[in-house]
Amino acid sequence: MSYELLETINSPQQLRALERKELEPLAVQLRQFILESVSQTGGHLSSNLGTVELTIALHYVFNTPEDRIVWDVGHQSYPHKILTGRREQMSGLRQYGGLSGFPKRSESAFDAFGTAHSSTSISAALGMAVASRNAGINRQHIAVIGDGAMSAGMAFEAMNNAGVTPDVNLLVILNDNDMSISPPVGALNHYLARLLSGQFYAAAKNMGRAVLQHMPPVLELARRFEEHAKGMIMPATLFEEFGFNYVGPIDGHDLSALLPTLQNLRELGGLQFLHVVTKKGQGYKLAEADPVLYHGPGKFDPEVGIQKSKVPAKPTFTQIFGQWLCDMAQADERLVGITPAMREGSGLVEFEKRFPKRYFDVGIAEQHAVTFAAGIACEGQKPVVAIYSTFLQRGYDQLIHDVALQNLDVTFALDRAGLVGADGATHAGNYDIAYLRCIPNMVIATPSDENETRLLLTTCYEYLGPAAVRYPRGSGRGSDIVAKLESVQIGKAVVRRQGKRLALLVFGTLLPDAAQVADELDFTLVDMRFVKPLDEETLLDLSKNHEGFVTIEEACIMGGAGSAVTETLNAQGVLMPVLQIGLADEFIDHGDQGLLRSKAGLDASGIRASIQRRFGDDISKVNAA
Ligand SMILES: Cc1ncc(C[n+]2csc(CCOP(=O)(O)OP(=O)(O)O)c2C)c(N)n1
Ligand SMILES: CC(=O)[C@@H](O)[C@H](O)COP(=O)(O)O
Ligand SMILES: [Mg+2]
Repeated sequence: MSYELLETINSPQQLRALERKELEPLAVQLRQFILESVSQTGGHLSSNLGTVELTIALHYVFNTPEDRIVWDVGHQSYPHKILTGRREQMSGLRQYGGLSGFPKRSESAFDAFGTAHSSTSISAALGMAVASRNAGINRQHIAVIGDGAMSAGMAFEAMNNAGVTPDVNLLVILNDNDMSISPPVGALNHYLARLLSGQFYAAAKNMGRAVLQHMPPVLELARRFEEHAKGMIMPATLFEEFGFNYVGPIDGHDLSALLPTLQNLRELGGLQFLHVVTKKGQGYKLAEADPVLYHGPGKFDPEVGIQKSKVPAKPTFTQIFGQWLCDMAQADERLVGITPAMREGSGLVEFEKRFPKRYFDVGIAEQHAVTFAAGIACEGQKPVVAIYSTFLQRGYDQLIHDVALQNLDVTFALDRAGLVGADGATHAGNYDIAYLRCIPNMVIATPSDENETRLLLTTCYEYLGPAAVRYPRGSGRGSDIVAKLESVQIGKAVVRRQGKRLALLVFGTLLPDAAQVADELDFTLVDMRFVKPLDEETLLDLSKNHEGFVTIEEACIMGGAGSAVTETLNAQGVLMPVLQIGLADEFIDHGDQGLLRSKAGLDASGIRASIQRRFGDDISKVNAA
């Protein structure tokens, strides 16, 4: 396809100079460009195909970047990136040194707020609106939020606050495509469905008439306009109860509906809520038919779509977990599996099929997921919370206050621990060891391969208190899986190789790289298995016949597993040089996962180089270090 029109748009000013009739052809080109581009880089396809017209309309009507747009999650912001001068950089999307897959303030003045974790947009846009009001600046602040993201507590906290905040210009646009990553869950979703089906309208008609009688004249004008434009109005919705003027639902792929409605809302100012209905994957039949598969695909050929690889792939850690969960659920009927909206990503598809009554997708609600698990544990059942390391950050107080303080029996399966690759800094699971270690009662396991993951999941599941097992995104190097559900002694490390001078203490899946170095340089190699409790006995034994320790983990150095080792040695009065290898005190942007690891010095050559830098080529400086 020719992108003749699209190629003339390098900024929203140019877009705003287009004639109205040119916008539909622009939308066709933009959609095709996204499909081609994402098929070559991988990325969040379905959501972006769904926001093409909405993005064009927003930049056409509003004076961006002076008016602020906050994209919730931001995985739907590719049309925005393309229309705001980044079209030519799309070929480097999510790759090292290239464009981020999410809005990023350092990337463009049009990216008003950095997002990627869900449901922050209304809070951020409200904060901006208050700041503008206080500074006497008249501009518009727009939060574009999906129906999935809308279901999270934080969105409602923001609405609750907005409803009593006077004199702010805040427009919330609910992009309702009736999908989260998986099919949507929860009562809000049912409510939105009722709004769309008209049932709500029918039920609320009489009550709505009463509300409309009290409408200020300017809103009444807007209502008439809407009624005229779309032939419908929904009175007294939930959103109006929060103090917003609710408009919609309107077709989010119809520019003739979007443009006048947005113009009207811009004029009105104040607290406005626009409900638009879109289709995830719009315009690409395969994505429309299977928006889950096309939510965040890798590269694919748009002509044939995503194809199953003919070569059997090594199982991912996620799959190892998913299989373990089913096996354990089969063995123990007290097991309950919980996911906050990440069924596919966390490996729970099979579990849901086999154990539907024990499966809970609670929506994008990490805090709730943790406390919900705590409640289940109080009654003697055994919850397993399958959650990405980065998203457990959301449930931190709940983890301390509701689970650990009461020493409740909850197992956390922490997926995406360490560097995740293309999603970048927002999704990296680099902090879990540091944020978990300081919590009393926690057990923290760091399996080194697939079978260890299974072993340590069983071990932590059997432990009658809070426990976390962390494992990375993707596959390991392949280890034989023992089908029987076996456990190991909690807090006991395994010496994998006896060597001399230095002992490499490995926490997690960097073990094969460390093993290579240990073999080459004749060092001792230890699979520590647990960060907490730490195997003090083995550490003290090793300190007697080694000259130094090297701790290795794919997690932040500060407060990490290496810190646990140095604290223990200090407490025991053992003077021992310790080199801590892990992630430095900086955010690491997107890029290929292997490349990021090697840049961070976490592959064999990086580990060797760090050891040589610290201890010298012949390791003769060990005692002097
Ligand atoms: C706090 C948090 N939890 C989970 C996710 C993972 N996640 C990203 S997009 C998404 C679904 C969002 O659904 P919706 O807002 O409706 O947008 P859509 O994908 O339908 O465009 C989820 C669960 C996240 N980004 N942040
Ligand atoms: C935007 C978002 O948060 C998710 O779509 C995330 O990108 C999924 O990551 P995985 O691909 O690692 O499941
Ligand atoms: Mg959605």
